[in-house]
Amino acid sequence: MKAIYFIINPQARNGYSQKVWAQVEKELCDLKIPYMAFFTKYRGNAQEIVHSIVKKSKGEKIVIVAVGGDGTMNEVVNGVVKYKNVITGFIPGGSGNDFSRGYHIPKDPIAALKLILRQIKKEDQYVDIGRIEHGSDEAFFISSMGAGFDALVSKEANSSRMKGILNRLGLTSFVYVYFLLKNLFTYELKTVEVVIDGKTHLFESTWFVTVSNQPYYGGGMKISPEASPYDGLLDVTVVQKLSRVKLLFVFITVFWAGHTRFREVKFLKGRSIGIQSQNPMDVHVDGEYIGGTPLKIQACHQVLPILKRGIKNEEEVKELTSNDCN
Ligand SMILES: Nc1ncnc2c1ncn2[C@@H]1O[C@H](COP(=O)(O)OP(=O)(O)OP(=O)(O)O)[C@@H](O)[C@H]1O
Repeated sequence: MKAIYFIINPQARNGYSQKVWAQVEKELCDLKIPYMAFFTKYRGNAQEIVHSIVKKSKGEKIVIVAVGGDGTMNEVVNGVVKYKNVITGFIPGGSGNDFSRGYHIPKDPIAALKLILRQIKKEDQYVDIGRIEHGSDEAFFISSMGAGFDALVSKEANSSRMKGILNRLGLTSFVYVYFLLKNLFTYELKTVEVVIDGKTHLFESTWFVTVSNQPYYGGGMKISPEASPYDGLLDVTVVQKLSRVKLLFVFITVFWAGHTRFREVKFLKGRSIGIQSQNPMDVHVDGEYIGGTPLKIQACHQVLPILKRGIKNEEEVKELTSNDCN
């Protein structure tokens, strides 16, 4: 059996992830499965832990499992992407858990662990990821990235003390609704240039642009219903020219993908995407704020082996060539 390492964010969902880990650890002990566990101490620490684990692995195939939310998974992905000998798993312990929704990971920690233990014995399943170049930095996302109003809301919500309090009360979504309403009437709409595979699209009065690798974001909103992490493509959603009140209405419909019926919501697909506007827009990557536009995004086809349920439709996986981002 490959060595299994767990990286746990004890702060995810305001400490709920510790309860998740306690259940997982008990199951591992009951099943007599050897493992090593590391707890993150601060933002960015999961990525550092990945590097130190891999250094000691001497090139042997290992499994690194993130226990937490989408931010923790994002950090682990950004750590493992440079190494060929790591397979990544996930046990949901966060607030939004869009990764597990999009990649069909069970919500129940024990079921998620059992899935990992079953899949370890099978052939590796590779998924696409997105690579962002902003300035001299690079960042990877596994679920989605967004520029504009949504990134501003997620930046303010994640840094507010209110998130912790509402998390404890099981009312996490309310913090996003609060910051959405707070910014709704003051947000300055932008003219945004989106270049997809060399073709320039100009969008006026734009609220936000998201680039998705799987359908879900923002804690269960089906922003990009057609997005697939197997097709070598990224799905672009642009929301523009909506009145402030209508934006609220459209926002609610995203939970059941009703927004696809509005002409103000545009859907495009591509492999290489550039986003820029005259005034920079805030940017999030898998729900974590990383800075502002301009930026370039590239789809990296089948570069990341992950432990998840089998793909429903194998034909979805198209063989593309020379699209490896490493
Ligand atoms: N020990 C720690 N103390 C404080 N923050 C941490 C710690 N470890 C990790 N973090 C940061 O906590 C943030 C939130 O983590 P994560 O996204 O996993 O949980 P969440 O916000 O509850 O879930 P979700 O993103 O699914 O809504 C991330 O930015 C992560 O880097």
